[in-house]
Amino acid sequence: MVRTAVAFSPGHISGYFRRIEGREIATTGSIGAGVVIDEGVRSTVEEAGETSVRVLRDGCVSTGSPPIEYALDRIGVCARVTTECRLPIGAGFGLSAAALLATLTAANSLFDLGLSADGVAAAAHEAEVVQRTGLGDVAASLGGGVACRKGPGITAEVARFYPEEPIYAMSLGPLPTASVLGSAETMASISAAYPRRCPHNLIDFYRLSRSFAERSRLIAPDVRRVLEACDAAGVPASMTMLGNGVFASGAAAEGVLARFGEVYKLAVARRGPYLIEVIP
Ligand SMILES: Nc1ncnc2c1ncn2[C@@H]1O[C@H](COP(=O)(O)OP(=O)(O)O)[C@@H](O)[C@H]1O
Ligand SMILES: CC(C)(COP(=O)(O)O)[C@@H](O)C(=O)O
Repeated sequence: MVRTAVAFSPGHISGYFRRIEGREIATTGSIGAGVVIDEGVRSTVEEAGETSVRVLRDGCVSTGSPPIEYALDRIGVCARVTTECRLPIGAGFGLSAAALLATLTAANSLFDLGLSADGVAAAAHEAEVVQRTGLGDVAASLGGGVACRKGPGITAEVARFYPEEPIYAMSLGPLPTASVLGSAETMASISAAYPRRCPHNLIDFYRLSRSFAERSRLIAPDVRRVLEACDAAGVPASMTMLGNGVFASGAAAEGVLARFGEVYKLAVARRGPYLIEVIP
């Protein structure tokens, strides 16, 4: 019987962000605010002679994950990894960070690496920044709630509050994070659009996120049609960063979003990544 460890990490919908360039990777990342969600990634890690990754979603299987392969190599282990998620990948749900945190949490236990929670997070954050799959999702997803990151990296202050309301989200298709992070022009627009403060409550979070989305010029025409339908119904909503999708709250949110595609009903997460089991 091959030794196995299983762990889970929540995902994260970023509402607004600004890249912060540090002198090293640990102080490079983003400031901004987003909501940590109860849907994320479950990762099963088994001892193996060489690293392989299977990604399961919605009955489909794909292979390979550059951020996970990078991270496992950096901590010096080989493993057979299987990740599972229900939300669409590349759609702004922070699944790359969740996959990294879940996989590294499981690997740390399976291989008795003795990494602290911060050590696991630092390895995940490094992979995100180096692979251009994210900037602040790892820091946000270390805890739950609506998370406002006041500095880059995994040790900066994060202010959190925990709304009870569900978050409804839908995706009209992926927006490859690396394509945005790699564009100097787009990142300049994003920096100029940054709202410079933390949200006071959930409605304020939607207001700041929507203002950012409009000023960053990231809203595609089909996403705008969904946002305008939310506006007409008085539903607070904004664009999932970075994905061609919309997130919203309120009694009418699910019905309005359902007119445009599949709706995911999400709860605000109360905690970050955790180990589920180790099978000796
Ligand atoms: N569930 C997952 N399991 C394994 N790798 C993943 C997963 N989700 C994302 N990744 C890896 O991260 C890369 C970038 O994902 P990204 O566009 O950042 O997705 P998201 O917006 O959901 O974070 C993907 O191409 C894939 O290699
Ligand atoms: C918005 C983003 C830069 C990317 O988020 P995702 O596409 O979900 O990986 C995030 O990491 C952030 O810093 O807020």
